[in-house]
Amino acid sequence: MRSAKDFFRPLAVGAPDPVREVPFRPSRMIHFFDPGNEKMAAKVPSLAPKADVLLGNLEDAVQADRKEAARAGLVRIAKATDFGETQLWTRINSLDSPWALDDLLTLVTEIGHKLDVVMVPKVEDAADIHYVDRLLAQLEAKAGLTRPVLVHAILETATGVANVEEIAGASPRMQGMSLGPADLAASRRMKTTRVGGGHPGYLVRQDPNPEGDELPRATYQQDLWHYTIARMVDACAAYGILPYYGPFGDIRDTTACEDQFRNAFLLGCVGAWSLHPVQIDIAKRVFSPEPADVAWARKVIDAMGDGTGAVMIDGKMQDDATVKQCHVVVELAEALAARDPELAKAYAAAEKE
Ligand SMILES: CC(C)(COP(=O)(O)OP(=O)(O)OC[C@H]1O[C@@H](n2cnc3c(N)ncnc32)[C@H](O)[C@@H]1OP(=O)(O)O)[C@@H](O)C(=O)NCCC(=O)NCCSC(=O)C[C@H](O)C(=O)O
Ligand SMILES: [Mg+2]
Repeated sequence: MRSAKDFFRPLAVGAPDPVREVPFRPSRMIHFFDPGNEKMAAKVPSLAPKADVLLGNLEDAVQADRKEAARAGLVRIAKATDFGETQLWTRINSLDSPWALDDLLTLVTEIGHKLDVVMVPKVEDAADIHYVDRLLAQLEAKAGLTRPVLVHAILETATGVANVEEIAGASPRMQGMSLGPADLAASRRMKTTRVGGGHPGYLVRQDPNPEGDELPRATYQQDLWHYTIARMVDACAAYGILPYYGPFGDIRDTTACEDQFRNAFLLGCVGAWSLHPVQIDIAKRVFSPEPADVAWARKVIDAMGDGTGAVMIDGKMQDDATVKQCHVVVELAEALAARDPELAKAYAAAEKE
């Protein structure tokens, strides 16, 4: 482990200085596409203005005999596309696969200047991040890059969850972390075959009626992912990096997808993955604070003056802590509105109501 003094020193001669803070750029949805799939690749230019992040996926969902084609496709697409304000990420193959090394060698040297973040799957501990960190520094130096490529870890093994804090703090390159519910379920031997979302079997049931009659007992479905998302959010907040919910596999169930995304948003996540174009707008809606909530937060901040003491607004107590909650909402809204004119208009209109 590097000492505190060395933490921000480049790991290779000629590599760019690491960032001291994760730059905030909208990333409400990380939209996955297979760069070797011609139909999906053809959609990239039209998706770029709609998505906050486009991610060329090289790992799971890309067949083993299509890995090289996907990697070459991503190089081609990155060179040919003007992404504007939209970020370009990639998910490389897992570090124990035969492809991960060539993924990094090719992508950083060929398109490193266009690549914002490398998502690393199945991260187990800080050592996995240290390996990628040093290799990226060497490749950045070789490619003459002037800004570092950041790293995003997927939390999708039981060991990874056990080591979540050390992963979050492993490198100044760490941009954030996503929950990978499918691999995590398999790793934990959970008995669900779904990709994220709830399960009707995971519930609590109302007590039996003391009268002993046969009245039906209400059941309440519980959230399988609450514990892990909350742990991930805490680790990310503690180390100043960004937490994300991962995939929701039931593409047609847009309602449940929205629910899953909203639970993640309310718990502190800044975005989620979209696997199909239909999920882009869901994520954009959910991960942008509601205009009414932003107007309320502004009202509280205005009423609280220097931010200390306690006041009543519309029957609700406000104090030093609630004003901080309101700043979280307003700061996110302002950062998103700066890049999203429609959202800026909606926030301005709510202010006038
Ligand atoms: C899920 C899909 C296989 C569905 O594809 P398809 O059956 O083709 O859907 P549609 O017919 O509705 O598609 C309509 C058109 O849109 C294009 N399309 C579909 N998806 C995308 C996309 N993601 N990006 C761009 N374009 C897309 C189709 O080609 C159709 O085009 P056209 O015929 O010209 O109109 C498919 O959506 C898909 O493969 N999605 C990505 C899946 C993926 O990336 N999976 C990996 C991430 S999840 C994961 O890895 C688990 C995680 O790690 C964990 O452990 O939890
Ligand atoms: Mg996975």
